[in-house]
Amino acid sequence: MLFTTLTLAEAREKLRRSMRPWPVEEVGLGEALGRILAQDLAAREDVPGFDRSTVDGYAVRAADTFGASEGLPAILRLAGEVYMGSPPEKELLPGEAWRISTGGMLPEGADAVVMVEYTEELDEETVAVYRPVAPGENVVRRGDDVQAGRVILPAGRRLRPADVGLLATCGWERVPVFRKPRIGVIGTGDEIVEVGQVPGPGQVRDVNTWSLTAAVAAAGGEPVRYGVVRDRLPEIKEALSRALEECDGVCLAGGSSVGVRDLALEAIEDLPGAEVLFHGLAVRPGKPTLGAVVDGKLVVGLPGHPVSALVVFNFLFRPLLEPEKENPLLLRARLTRSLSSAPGREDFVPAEIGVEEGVMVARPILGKSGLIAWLARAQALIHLPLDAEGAAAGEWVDVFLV
Ligand SMILES: Nc1nc2c(c(=O)[nH]1)N[C@H]1C(S)=C(S)[C@@H](COP(=O)(O)OP(=O)(O)OC[C@H]3O[C@@H](n4cnc5c(N)ncnc54)[C@H](O)[C@@H]3O)O[C@H]1N2
Ligand code: MOO
Repeated sequence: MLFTTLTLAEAREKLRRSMRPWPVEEVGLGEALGRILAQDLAAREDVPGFDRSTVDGYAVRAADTFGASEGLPAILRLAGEVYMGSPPEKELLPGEAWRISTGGMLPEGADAVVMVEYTEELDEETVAVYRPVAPGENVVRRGDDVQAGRVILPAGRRLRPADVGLLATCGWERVPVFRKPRIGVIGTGDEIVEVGQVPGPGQVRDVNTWSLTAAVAAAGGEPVRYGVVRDRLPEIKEALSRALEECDGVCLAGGSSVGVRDLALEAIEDLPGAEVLFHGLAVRPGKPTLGAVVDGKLVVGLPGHPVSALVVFNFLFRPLLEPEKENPLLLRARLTRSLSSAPGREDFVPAEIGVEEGVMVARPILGKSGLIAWLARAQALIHLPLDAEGAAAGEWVDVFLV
């Protein structure tokens, strides 16, 4: 019998607490894109390290330009020039204007920059300013971008191009990231044949080891496909032992339920150092899922039905590979038809997403969890939470893009 029924969140938490952390490595900035940060990174200095102009023009004291207009310009003394990459030689005094370029360092005493378009050099020593500027106008202050000591990127962040730029500006040439976890994928089933074969009566082609290795890769892991083993305890155990030796974690698909051929639980329990954490989730699809650790390595027994296997992978395993994905981008959409669900269980229902009368809608697609084309048609999964007793047509529901 299924002996523990946990919610998805409880199961994920249990796995997270029992697993050994993924190995960490340092990579150069050029290899950081798409990798997952292994620790919080705090800025070591202010960026920019000085007040900078955001325009080409003249550094001034804002107060000297108050009331300036086309008809009555402020007349300032052209007293200096800021050279890019160097600090100004001296302080800007009242009544002075200094030439400055975009990105140049403001001289001490200046608090704003007038755009060159609103000025005129009347002679070599005099500038007319035709518009006033407010203090701080056209300036970024020291520390406006990044403040020393602040966490600029949190552990678990999958690094995006802007993050790489942020790391660069803060001087992180090398960053600590999780090594891409190697995840072994094993299928089980006497009825399963290789993709290249023509299935005979009673046989089907292997879906799960392909869809799951793809899912591991999409989550930033390094999948290792072990193919499909027969429903024999020694074979399943041998495949598991080998995968555990060679990988950081394992997904076994099939045999997780309670039939005579469902040997996943027994095979996992028999491994030395194994601790089964749960068998049975309050989720549909995915009820028979099994979770264990073997010497701190994750072993998840996913249901054999291809839709169930992928859905559970997505919400149970993937967030452990990609912590950010624990809170994936959620959309709200209106249901186009009512859905039923049992309270005490979470449901994920494949859906197409569309727009009707300017409103985002989710059109549930009905099917069975053995039918992979069902999931392939969907753009999203509607989430019906634990306490919901279904949802009525027209109701707003949470959807996850897939
Ligand atoms: N009496 C009960 N029967 C079932 C229950 C239950 O609670 N009581 N739960 C059902 C649910 S829900 C699911 S999900 C499945 C889970 O089954 P298993 O994890 O034990 O997986 P199998 O029995 O090995 O396979 C199920 C199904 O999926 C096909 N399959 C398996 N592997 C592959 C693969 N690599 N590629 C393509 N298709 C695969 C397999 O042929 C079966 O059709 O149990 C229900 N039964
Ligand atoms: O709940 Mo099972 O995982 O649908 O088919």
